[in-house]
Amino acid sequence: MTAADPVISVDGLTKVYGDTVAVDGATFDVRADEIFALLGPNGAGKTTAVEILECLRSPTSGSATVLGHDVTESPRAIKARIGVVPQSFHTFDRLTVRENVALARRLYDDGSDPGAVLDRLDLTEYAGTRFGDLSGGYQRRTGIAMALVSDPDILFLDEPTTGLDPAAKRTTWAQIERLTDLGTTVVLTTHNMAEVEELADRAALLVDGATVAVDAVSALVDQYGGEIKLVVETTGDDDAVETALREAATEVYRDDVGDLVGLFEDRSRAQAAFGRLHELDGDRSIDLTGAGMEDVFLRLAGGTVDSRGDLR
Ligand SMILES: Nc1ncnc2c1ncn2[C@@H]1O[C@H](COP(=O)(O)OP(=O)(O)OP(=O)(O)O)[C@@H](O)[C@H]1O
Repeated sequence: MTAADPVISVDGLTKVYGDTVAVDGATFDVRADEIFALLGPNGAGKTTAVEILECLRSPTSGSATVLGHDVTESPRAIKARIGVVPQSFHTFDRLTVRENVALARRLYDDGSDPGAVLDRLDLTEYAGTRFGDLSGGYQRRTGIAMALVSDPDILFLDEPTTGLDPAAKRTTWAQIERLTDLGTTVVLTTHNMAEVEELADRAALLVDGATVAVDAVSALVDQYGGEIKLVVETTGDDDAVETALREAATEVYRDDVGDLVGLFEDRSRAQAAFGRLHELDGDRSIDLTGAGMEDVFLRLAGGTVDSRGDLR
């Protein structure tokens, strides 16, 4: 393996359970040190695909390599170098955070000092607290600490912030982001499109077991997100603004409060128009509302997902 090789390579991966094709020819690569999101509505095959990469299930056909090792041929080599935090993570309630992390450390020949890992995740203050007495956010963080103490090259996180309050979500995102700076590749499964936009470098969208799109998040939004809107506050003297907007936008209209709205097919044209309008009249409020991953999901999966991952 060279540094440029993907750390995970999935090609035509298929998993069949009886009559159910859970994964159907999924194909994607994960690059070193990136945050990669595996997306899809409930039942799309995310968990099955990830469990194959974690060597917990065997594929029916196709191939998957992790850190250069084939999942069916070298599961032990793979398991020694990955960390896994399941969504339903739980550990010993009556042991403290430090004791749980130390216990995880003893399962591996190599790894980090548990105290250093607690420090890295801002858990030192809670080192002496029993796991069962922690909030959901700190329990999840303990799970990440237990997975990191073996110094994995790849960390798999299954819905890392589901059920957390907004503040705990933000803290968890910041900590996940820091992991890649220290050379850990992160693979996360999530239903939360804000999480993907905030965290992920690239993403694959699975629908009915197949990958319908794999790319950088910004590229997915540009390609499938649809139109970008510029909303310009009405001040009564709007002629010059309207003319400038009409020159650049594909469509211009007034919304229900009378503000001028320009629709753009691509971000760079919208940004250029945004700059011109500001020069024209610096006092108006001008909002650029971009398309997002919700729009990508809507376009490619045929609906949006609710917080539980059901397609609506
Ligand atoms: N052990 C199993 N036996 C039979 N069918 C299974 C098994 N595990 C998963 N499936 C089926 O395979 C399909 C894909 O399931 P999977 O859990 O991988 O999807 P998912 O995208 O992770 O969904 P979720 O977001 O709900 O976790 C579903 O139809 C599911 O019912």
